Amino acid sequence: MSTILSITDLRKSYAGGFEALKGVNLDIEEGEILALLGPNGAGKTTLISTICGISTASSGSVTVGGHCIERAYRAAREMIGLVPQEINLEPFETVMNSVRFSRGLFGKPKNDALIEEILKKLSLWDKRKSQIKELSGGMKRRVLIAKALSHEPRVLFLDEPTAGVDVELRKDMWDVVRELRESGVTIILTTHYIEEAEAMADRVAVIAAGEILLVEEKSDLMARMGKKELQVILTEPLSTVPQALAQHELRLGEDGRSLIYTYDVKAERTGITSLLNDVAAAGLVLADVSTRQSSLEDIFVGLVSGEDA
Ligand SMILES: Nc1ncnc2c1ncn2[C@@H]1O[C@H](COP(=O)(O)OP(=O)(O)OP(=O)(O)O)[C@@H](O)[C@H]1O
Repeated sequence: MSTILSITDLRKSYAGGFEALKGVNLDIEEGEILALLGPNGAGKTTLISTICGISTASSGSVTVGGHCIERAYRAAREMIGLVPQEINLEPFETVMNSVRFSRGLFGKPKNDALIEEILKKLSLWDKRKSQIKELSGGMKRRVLIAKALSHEPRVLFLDEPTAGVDVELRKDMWDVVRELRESGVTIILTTHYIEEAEAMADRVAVIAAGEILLVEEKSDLMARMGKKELQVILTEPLSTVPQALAQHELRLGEDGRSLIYTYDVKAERTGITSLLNDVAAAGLVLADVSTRQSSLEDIFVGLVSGEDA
């Protein structure tokens, strides 16, 4: 794979001196889906706006397809499609005309065959003559994507593509995004929904307080940091973990009614059998047991708060 977008030591301070980006380095590979995760105010929108040239960097550089966003703005910007968070469509315009208009803004020649292809891909072809105000929220979001694709960008930014969208529509949107990637578009999406990153991303980048904390293949991240927890629920509460179980490194649940054992699923011996034997030998009576896989969300919360998942 080759790098399509390269961000080097990017810094952005707003008027008043607030440093929203503190030296971001990130390379995006052609054809990947990268999810940019971060808490509110982490700098996600600032990063996207700076990459797209909407906001000017204080220092550092961004190149798209080898074009520098400052020195070769037009060439770099032409390679980018941006789907904003806010729905900013002209209510009385038709779907077809909205998308045609976006293409025109980039000075590209009229190409209705291409627009037809885009609208069909986004299941909007039947609605091409409808006015925007007649569309549902989910359709409007797809129109935003169609507009962003109209000038044939190689990289598509989706800023919170499914914010406020119901579960079913969110899943439709995930399918749309995956299909776009299949057609060769590189995708960078920001999201608050961890399951969205889990469902779609090839790589995950975590940003907090203007710094990238980690960029990693999603599967490696889950394998490296994902753990499993066994919860042993007791009939009687305990005030401390009994000495007889000290070797198992257990935590006591909040109400004292459960013992929590964390283990590596991939380990040859998980230690579960000997733990359960020792629990019985210690005279504790089990009410129930359950297991839980740590998710990308646990990993994310752990990273952002500076703890292990
Ligand atoms: N125009 C501005 N002037 C001053 N500070 C700003 C401006 N825009 C953003 N900020 C600050 O920069 C920081 C990063 O904001 P940004 O909008 O990039 O975060 P975000 O990760 O996109 O957050 P959210 O998830 O809430 O959309 C925040 O502390 C914000 O208050």
